[in-house]
Amino acid sequence: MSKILVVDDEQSICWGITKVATMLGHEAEVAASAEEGLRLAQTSKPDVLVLDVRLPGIDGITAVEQFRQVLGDVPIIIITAFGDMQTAVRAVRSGAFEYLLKPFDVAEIRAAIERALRTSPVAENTAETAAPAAGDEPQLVGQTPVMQELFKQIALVAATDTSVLLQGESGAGKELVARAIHQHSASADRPFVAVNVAALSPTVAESELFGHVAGAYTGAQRGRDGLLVQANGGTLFLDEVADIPLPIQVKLLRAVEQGEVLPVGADQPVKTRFRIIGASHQNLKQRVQEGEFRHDLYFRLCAFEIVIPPLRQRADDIPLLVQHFASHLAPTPRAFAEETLAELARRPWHGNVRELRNAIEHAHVVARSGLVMPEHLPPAQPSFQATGDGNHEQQLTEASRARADELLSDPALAGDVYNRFLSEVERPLLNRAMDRFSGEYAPAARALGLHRTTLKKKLEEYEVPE
Ligand SMILES: Nc1ncnc2c1ncn2[C@@H]1O[C@H](COP(=O)(O)OP(=O)(O)OP(=O)(O)O)[C@@H](O)[C@H]1O
Repeated sequence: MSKILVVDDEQSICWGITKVATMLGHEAEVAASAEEGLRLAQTSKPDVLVLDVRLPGIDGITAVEQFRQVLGDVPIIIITAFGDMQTAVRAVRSGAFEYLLKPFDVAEIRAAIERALRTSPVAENTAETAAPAAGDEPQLVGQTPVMQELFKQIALVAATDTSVLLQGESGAGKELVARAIHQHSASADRPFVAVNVAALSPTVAESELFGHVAGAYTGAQRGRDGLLVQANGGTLFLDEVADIPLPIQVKLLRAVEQGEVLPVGADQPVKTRFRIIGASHQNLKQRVQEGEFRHDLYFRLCAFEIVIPPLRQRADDIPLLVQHFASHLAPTPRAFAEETLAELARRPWHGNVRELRNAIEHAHVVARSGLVMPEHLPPAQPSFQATGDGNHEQQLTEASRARADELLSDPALAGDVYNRFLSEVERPLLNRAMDRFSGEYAPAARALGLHRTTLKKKLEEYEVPE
């Protein structure tokens, strides 16, 4: 029988974990604060400590070190309902054995306790390194469970030098995640070199990445370090990694595996070591199957894969993101009306967080002063991922189908879907026409093929400012 000490001010959590411990044949003690837990730990010497982060006195993570002094290497399971980036990083750096996000189910805490009791604690990785100041961090905003899980994965991988593959739709935050991994890693003070592979012209890609010596080609009067050498000791972020031409993939793999590159025209390799983070909105595994991406480079990259969820899967974060982006729009951030927030929550956000940020900036400009209303928002971005062939009509059909599905599956809109759908399409059309004709009804109505008074009436219905 082992002893488990649970430190949490939430009685229901203490009760639940005590139940699990008893079920496993162990004994549990509970404390409602770190101070009380430390007193208990002195006498009862538990085999596992389950520690909440937000506690009335000293917070859980700060208390880890004091618990270590009393309990040595006893496994510590940190639990929290507030899994922001800082907390996840501090938890991993504190050397906690496990980091669980509330709400967790019985099976999760049970598995964590069983693992903790089986494992002899490791002393490595427990050194607390100063976390970078909050102001230096990339601002990855989010509170939804999927974002908390993302913070946890960032914190875990940041503590290692493993290669990372970031998969996610365009604008979902892949580069921001890559920066967060770098900033929370041991090489935070070393370079972070970001390369958008798709933007590199194939003719210069090789010399950009690997460098060249003087005289390597016409016009190369001086030698130049490539991006891989510039990233030495730090992180190389390869955005749109799926677009790397096959011959360059071979050279890249060799560079990563051997820690050296051969600049164009050189006969001596140059040493360079860095963590590589690749990102793609395409399914890289599929590209491997299609023979467009080397499987050996893929396996090297996907040592740790993080999938960044699209914004529509974390719509509850939208108000927080709105506040975040609006607060950066000096000098006076404007308030968003309830109906604007409701409209933002409804949109599909095919362009993800980038589209949301742009929409907030646009609305700020258009609203000029006072509350930001729905009509100040730009039209929602259609899904370009459905066809990707530049055929606007087909894209619009796809986007309309997707939106129709969303509206039809919302029980709150039953009986109003037809009007709602048409108004969503009509409003941007009328707005656009008014914009094009500098707010003049007559030419806008002529172009639309509507009577002037009909246009005016419809605009009034939509409350489009004149
Ligand atoms: N969780 C977030 N909190 C705050 N800002 C975010 C978040 N996610 C993304 N952003 C912002 O959204 C914009 C797009 O993010 P980012 O460039 O990281 O996306 P991406 O997935 O790399 O896009 P692409 O695939 O098109 O390169 C940036 O301005 C970024 O700062």
